[in-house]
Amino acid sequence: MEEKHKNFDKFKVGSLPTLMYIPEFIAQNEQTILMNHINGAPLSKWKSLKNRRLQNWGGVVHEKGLLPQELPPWLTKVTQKICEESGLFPAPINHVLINEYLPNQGIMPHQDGPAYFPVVAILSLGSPVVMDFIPHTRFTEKSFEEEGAFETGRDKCLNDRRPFSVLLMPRSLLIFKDAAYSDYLHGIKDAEIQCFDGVVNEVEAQNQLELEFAPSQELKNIHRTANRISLTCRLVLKVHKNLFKF
Ligand SMILES: O=C(O)CCC(=O)C(=O)O
Ligand SMILES: [Fe+2]
Repeated sequence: MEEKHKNFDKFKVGSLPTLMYIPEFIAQNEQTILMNHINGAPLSKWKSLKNRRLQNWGGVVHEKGLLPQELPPWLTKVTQKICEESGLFPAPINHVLINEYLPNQGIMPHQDGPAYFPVVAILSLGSPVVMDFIPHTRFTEKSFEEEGAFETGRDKCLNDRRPFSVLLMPRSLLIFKDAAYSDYLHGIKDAEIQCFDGVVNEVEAQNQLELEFAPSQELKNIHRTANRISLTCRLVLKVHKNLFKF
């Protein structure tokens, strides 16, 4: 476990110690297989929201825990790889949310629910996008001034919380945990053209970007010409074996 964890240390990006970006985590053919399974699911498996649609795998997440449903083998193949290679999950991943976004769709800044173990692994397929991390208002200077909470030490630590963005290329894995999970909201803009200038993983994403997407170099923009599909893989520690325990 210890050694595996160290393997992912080299993928840390940005100034937070708890954000990792792994380029090309899966191969092209694995992406195709996953896409085929996702697109081959019955229409009733999709839940349509105003700005995206999603498939829920692994069961229903309640405030008090998970009412589990076994993950299909095509998903455990990837969740097991994430668990093994990251060494960051204390038990097998048991919940996967699949989001599909059209080129002009995104997701509002939000924090993931309290039922999950605070490590998120997001596998991206299809079109690249930029994900923004925005510090919680309790970490912005304004709210501190209002609260009169400027103290040395504590103040310094909390003011390190600055907004940042990550470019999520297809087949990449993003992992965030601890402070990146609890002190920030994450979201994706509803825009077909997104600027990746200054993203924390510009270097790590560059190779693939140039090879596959030839972005406009001066503006550092990506054009989302295809849909994006993401697999948000998480662990709910509290699992209800029995429906009647609720
Ligand atoms: O699509 C993504 O990359 C993010 C999804 C997300 O944040 C979520 O499902 O909670
Ligand atoms: Fe989320």
